[in-house]
Amino acid sequence: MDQAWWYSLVLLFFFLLASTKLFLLKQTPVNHLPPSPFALPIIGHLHLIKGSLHRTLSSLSNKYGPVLHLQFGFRTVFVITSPSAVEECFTKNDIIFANRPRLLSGKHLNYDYTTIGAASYGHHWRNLRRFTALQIFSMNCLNKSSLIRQDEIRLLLGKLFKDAQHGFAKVELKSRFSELAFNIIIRMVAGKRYYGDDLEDLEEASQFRDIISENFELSGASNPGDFVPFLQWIDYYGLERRMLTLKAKTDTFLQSLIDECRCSRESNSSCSLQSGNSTLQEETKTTMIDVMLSLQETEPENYTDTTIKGIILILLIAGTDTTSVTIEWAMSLLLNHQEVLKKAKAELHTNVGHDRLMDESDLPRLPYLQGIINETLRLFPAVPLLSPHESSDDCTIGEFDVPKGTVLIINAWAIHRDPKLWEDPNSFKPERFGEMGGEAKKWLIPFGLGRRGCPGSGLANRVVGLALGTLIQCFEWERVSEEEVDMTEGAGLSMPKAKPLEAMCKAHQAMIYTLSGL
Ligand code: HEM
Repeated sequence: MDQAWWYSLVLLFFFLLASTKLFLLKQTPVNHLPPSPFALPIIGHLHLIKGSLHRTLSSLSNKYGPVLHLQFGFRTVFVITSPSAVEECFTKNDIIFANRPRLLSGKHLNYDYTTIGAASYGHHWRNLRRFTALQIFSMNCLNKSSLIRQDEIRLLLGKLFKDAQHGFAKVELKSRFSELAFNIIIRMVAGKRYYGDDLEDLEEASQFRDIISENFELSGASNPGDFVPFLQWIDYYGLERRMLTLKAKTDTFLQSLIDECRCSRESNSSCSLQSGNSTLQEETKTTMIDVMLSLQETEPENYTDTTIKGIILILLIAGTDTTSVTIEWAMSLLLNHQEVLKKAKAELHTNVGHDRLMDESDLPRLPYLQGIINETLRLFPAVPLLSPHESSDDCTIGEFDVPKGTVLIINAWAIHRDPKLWEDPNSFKPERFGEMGGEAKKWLIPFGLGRRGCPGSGLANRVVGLALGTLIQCFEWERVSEEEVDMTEGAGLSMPKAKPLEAMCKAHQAMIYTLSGL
């Protein structure tokens, strides 16, 4: 029998299986499932997904209801756009929904589901969260690592100043923000810089950049085998083969970072730090790998090399593009709203002045700037559907039954633009956060909710705040033409702009003295 026959037979088998499952679901009275569009055998509703997922799901929710049931192949999916349902998911059902669905990328690109982002709720995940809360994201640790961020910002400002010291110059911003975000994380983790013109030819840096960009590509690729298992068995798109190759390359590279640090520790000094600024304080020289290797000495079972590699990887994947696209969206919004840019400049002028660069400790005195960040995250959340959760048991949401193993998708993008929650929801109005006080932020959920919410939100706020604040303080900004900046969303793991941002930039007269000293 030739191959085509085999495929037809397997297809027929699954067709019968899926039809029986759908038939039985309809017959079982205990299942009171949310409304659902007509489903096709085997693929369920996958054929409805065209173009942007958050927009498609938002249209389906508008048609069928704020708690929507979809079938993505064999996976039962609930899509939530109702605030009361979201509240229920992350209060009474928070532990039940604290698992992640097991996708192929979690197996091959997340150390067999053991990274903090892919692990199921349980002892190992709690331990990782405890470690990151205490050793990376605590106020004390963030204050210590602030010098790294300040140094990277100075490098960015210095480069822009070179182009724009004598008058308006056209600058491409996407790649600069991306370099900033990656260098910050990899310096905090390993004390290295891998991005920037000066590092283009460095073999180690270019190897790292290739590995990371492929990790982004494959983690974001939709894999039909995650929903229709027999496609996984035949690896129809060759995705699994690529993941396995990448897994080996990534592991070798991350292991070399650990070994290098271990070697330096053994020769009694901490891991070397490449710095753009030689005056960087001694205290920032302890990298996260250093900290994890010390913990390995006392708790070897909790801090194996694999665990350490998983932490490095997830920080790089979860904490870089999310931050840089947010800065890019915010700058795009400011270029289209010069009146907001003017107000932000005035706030910086009053609270920081022109004699020094703004730093992270100024952020609490800049509420309007915070309003701009909040409003950017509301309109363009970098992770519009949060990360999918999965139920570990049967439960209910409102009147609906949720079977164990249901994938939960929260459409934060739709909630952020719901006219019942936000006045004039599609407009960019940073002042709404001042006027509405704390109440305004209740349904601002770009970092997710509950125990699986983003642990890096504090760090992200600092990086975005520092970058935006200093860019506004130091430069005049204009669009490259009369036309508004194109705000179309592109495709990617974190919601990017379809067109990379370019702008006209000129050093602010009052900041020239400070900028020339960078
Ligand atoms: C603007 C920037 C960022 C946004 C919008 C963002 C958003 C999110 C969202 C929506 C989730 C999933 C929450 C859920 O499942 O309900 C998440 C998880 C996560 N984020 Fe962020 N994030 C940002 C920056 C960062 C940074 C800077 C780091 C660290 C360096 C980070 C580390 C993580 C990790 C480790 C997780 C997985 C948590 C878990 O599964 O337990 N994120 N983030």
